[in-house]
Amino acid sequence: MNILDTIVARKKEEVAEAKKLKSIADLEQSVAFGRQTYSLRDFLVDPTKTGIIAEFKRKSPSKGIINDKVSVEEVTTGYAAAGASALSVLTDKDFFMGHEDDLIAARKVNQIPVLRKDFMVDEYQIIEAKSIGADIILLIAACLTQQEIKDFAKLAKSMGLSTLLEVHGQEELDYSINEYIDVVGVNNRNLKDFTVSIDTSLKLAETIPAEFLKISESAISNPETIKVLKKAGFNGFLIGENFMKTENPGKAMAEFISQL
Ligand SMILES: O=P(O)(O)OC[C@@H](O)[C@@H](O)c1c[nH]c2ccccc12
Repeated sequence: MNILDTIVARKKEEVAEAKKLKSIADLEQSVAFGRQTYSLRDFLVDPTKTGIIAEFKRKSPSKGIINDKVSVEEVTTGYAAAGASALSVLTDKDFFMGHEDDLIAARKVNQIPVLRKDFMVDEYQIIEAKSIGADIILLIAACLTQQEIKDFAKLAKSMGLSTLLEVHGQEELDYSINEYIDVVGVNNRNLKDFTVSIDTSLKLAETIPAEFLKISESAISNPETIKVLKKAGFNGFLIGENFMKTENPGKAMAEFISQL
């Protein structure tokens, strides 16, 4: 079993446990009185912002502990001040040391879109995402069927959430794209073996239909890479470790931006 299969298997157990503690009906109740959401597309094309989706990530299966000393409030407000178009907050506990409470905390102190970064395998998690204050959900093609991607994206759109579809190659892109997707993200990291290459983004750039905004995800550590990706047509850049590995991720992002 590769790591992605392991994570997904655990995720399904987690969702089953969560449903016992709080029913879908109870969750829907809290969503019914929900707030307005921020649109990822709007913030990605806002010329006063950087296109960077800056991530709060303490730990990952590929790198181990990255930073468990900083607070989510301090880091995310630092990112927003540095010009982030959106924030990404890991809510997976077992593999990324995240928590729903991290997203709730980030939501409270920021006025830009927040992505619930997790492995969505059940509609329950999408309703939960809305209820904890997320604006964007991630749909990872590698762990979903074509039908699930469409159903989950449609549900998300019906609740005012933005949808980010993550693909790693042409085949995934071809079967997973649908009219409920707002933004396509190309992950430069292969979630099955952790190898990384920016070429993954560059190769797919032209084949992503023009009506979708596109972002490049993972392994971006050099401002020069952003210039290359922008030339290839990318509107956004998801960056985690390069900022999180420093003592002050917000400051690291500001310095990075100054070199663009
Ligand atoms: O820390 P990096 O290499 O900058 O990568 C950020 C982000 O792209 C990565 O965390 C990520 C991309 N897709 C995911 C899916 C699940 C968990 C994490 C991810």
